[in-house]
Amino acid sequence: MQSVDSLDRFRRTALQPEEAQKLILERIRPLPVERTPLADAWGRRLGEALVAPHPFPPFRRSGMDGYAVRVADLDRATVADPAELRVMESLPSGVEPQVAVRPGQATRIMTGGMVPEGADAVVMLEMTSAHTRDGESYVQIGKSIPKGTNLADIGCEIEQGVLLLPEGKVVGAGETALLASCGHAEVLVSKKPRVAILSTGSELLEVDEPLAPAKIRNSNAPMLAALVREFGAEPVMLGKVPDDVDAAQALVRHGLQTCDMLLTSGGVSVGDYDVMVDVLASPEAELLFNKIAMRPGSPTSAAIMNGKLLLALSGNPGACFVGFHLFAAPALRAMLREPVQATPSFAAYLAEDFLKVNAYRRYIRARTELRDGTVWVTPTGDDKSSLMTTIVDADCLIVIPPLKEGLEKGRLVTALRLK
Ligand SMILES: Nc1nc2c(c(=O)[nH]1)N[C@H]1C(S)=C(S)[C@@H](COP(=O)(O)OP(=O)(O)OC[C@H]3O[C@@H](n4cnc5c(N)ncnc54)[C@H](O)[C@@H]3O)O[C@H]1N2
Ligand code: MOO
Ligand SMILES: [Mg+2]
Repeated sequence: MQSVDSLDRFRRTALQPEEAQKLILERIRPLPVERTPLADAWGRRLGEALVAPHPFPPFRRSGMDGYAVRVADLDRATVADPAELRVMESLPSGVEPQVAVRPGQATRIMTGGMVPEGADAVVMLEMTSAHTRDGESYVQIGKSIPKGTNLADIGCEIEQGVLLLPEGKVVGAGETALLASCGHAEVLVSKKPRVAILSTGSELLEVDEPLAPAKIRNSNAPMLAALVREFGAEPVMLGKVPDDVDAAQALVRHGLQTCDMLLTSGGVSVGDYDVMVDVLASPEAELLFNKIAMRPGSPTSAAIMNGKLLLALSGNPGACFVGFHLFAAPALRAMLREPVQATPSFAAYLAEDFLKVNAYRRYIRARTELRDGTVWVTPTGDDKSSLMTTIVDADCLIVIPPLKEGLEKGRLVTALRLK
């Protein structure tokens, strides 16, 4: 493959981050839905509205261990003159009653048991005393109770046919419980985007390799895989390529044939061996952008290849992290049919002076704290794009506009929420 003329590498037009996000989102389509076992639906968005196929509880259910009774039998009961009822059967949970409760009778029942016909309340065990006489069981109750006490009627929680969960609802713990109780063993959910991850750089070692002169271990690929998972997608590791355009091109093609999106790291700047620049300049690639007016990650680039998004993130770990959140995350949200693609933002007070000035907007890795009911954001350390220690604990990005002077502690700033 022909290398891009070295002068062309410098001819880049910087877009504002919002313009770049818009160019990406214009090209992303939601992925189809798929039927999946409920056990795999956690965290995913429902692709269908689901109704209750039966009422819940599906039978009149006891809320206490005790006796199913007819309240009319207890009308005149007092501690001094308790009502005495004959116990017809003892029902463990999960067993259907064999006899109805008639006047003067009761059935021993457990929490979750099916209340027999005729009974209209359950008296808790602690309010009763039992005895046997002539081989028959009796229970004495010294207090009257209202109808319906400790008895959950059929459908009192969920009526048959009601909307259980709307389309688009994210399946969390409560949703899983509802779906399980209604027998929805399989549900339609949005397909998980398969995101290919490729690292470029002849300096890269695998995580399990010992250090060697001039080499570092590949930390971007595992970081990106973790981020991809955090956003409900599935990482597909393509490994790493040395700074060789043909090798990179081959893996890029493979990634975009087999996955829904490709993230690469490294090789996007103006270095002699920045191979992604050449890949993005190839006729197969429809370049969306190759420079953004921001720090870190100004050389972050993107193209459409084989109808899919190739997002070429900077090799610098801090820039790679920020680039993922600004450009990959919205694309994933769109693929997953999330109604809002933009990263949520909030206002907070800056907890430390930030005195660097820059012609570009900066996104500072930071952590959020609540102090006496107000939200403060503290940079996790130096915001240099080469640093990864400042990604640890970062739960937001402080947005610092291009200003002629720095910002002082206590200023109200905008931050993007990452987690
Ligand atoms: N003359 C110029 N040099 C640079 C410019 C510029 O405008 N003019 N831009 C700088 C900026 S800003 C950034 S950001 C970086 C972008 O670099 P690349 O995206 O081309 O990435 P590489 O050159 O491949 O690597 C940069 C840095 O990151 C390390 N790296 C790469 N991959 C990984 C990985 N998978 N895991 C961990 N670390 C990785 C790599 O070893 C380098 O140290 O360019 C500036 N230069
Ligand atoms: O754009 Mo680079 O990430 O500032 O160092
Ligand atoms: Mg480079």
